[in-house]
Amino acid sequence: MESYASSSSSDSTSTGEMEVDKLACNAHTICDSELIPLGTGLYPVISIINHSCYPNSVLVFEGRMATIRAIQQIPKGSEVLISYIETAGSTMTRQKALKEQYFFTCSCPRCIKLGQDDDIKESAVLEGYRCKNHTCDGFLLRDTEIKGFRCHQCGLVRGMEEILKIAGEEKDMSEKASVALSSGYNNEALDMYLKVEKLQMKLYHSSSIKLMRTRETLLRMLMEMQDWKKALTYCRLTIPVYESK
Ligand SMILES: C[S@@+](CC[C@H](N)C(=O)[O-])C[C@H]1O[C@@H](n2cnc3c(N)ncnc32)[C@H](O)[C@@H]1O
Repeated sequence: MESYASSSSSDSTSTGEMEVDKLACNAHTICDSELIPLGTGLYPVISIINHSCYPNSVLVFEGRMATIRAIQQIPKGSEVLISYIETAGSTMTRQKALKEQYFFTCSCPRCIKLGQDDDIKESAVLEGYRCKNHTCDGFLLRDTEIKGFRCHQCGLVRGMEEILKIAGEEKDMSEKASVALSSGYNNEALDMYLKVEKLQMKLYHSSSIKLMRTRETLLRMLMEMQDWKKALTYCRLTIPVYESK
């Protein structure tokens, strides 16, 4: 907590706000085995572990019991590091989340690549648009001269108007699907999420986070409906996105 106190306290911050902030930056989200958040917990031993966007360990929960598991060989004397946030995000998104909740600027090996070619590619794939040519796996980069986007791979231009039209349809359908799901209209929600997936496949790269989230929702719904065959298809579609991180 030393690091928190020196990096975020200011004269204008009230004691109450500081206590809430201290709690937020030392607390961890408790998730179930499907990574659904259940609540927030404060674990004094786990609170001493620092963050990296390239973690060598993960925090897992069995009920309320928190365990740290190594995900690679950790050489003797090396620091155990976990990720405080969702690692499937662009460097800008991760840094924003860390700044807002944990009050620091991450300088892990992944974050120091900000603005480099690899990082631009990763961000464009995770959060950007796909090439209009469906046989091309390229990602789009903003081209201010043409007021649109250009594929880094084949050079094909994709206009802003077309992107905004599909993005609007996708937003509307996502909202309706979410309402249907939370109201218990599971069959209607499934149809709507399948439409969301179709729109997202037109809009985003195959490894995009939004598409992956939709597929995770579809996977959960299909498992609940015990449609194991289709669930397996979605399982196979989401795993490669995690493997590429
Ligand atoms: C849960 S505490 C971790 C332990 C803390 N370093 C300590 O000494 O008590 C979270 C706080 O540690 C600091 N921290 C964690 N990981 C960091 C990192 N990679 N770079 C800079 N500060 C970090 C931040 O101030 C963050 O709010």
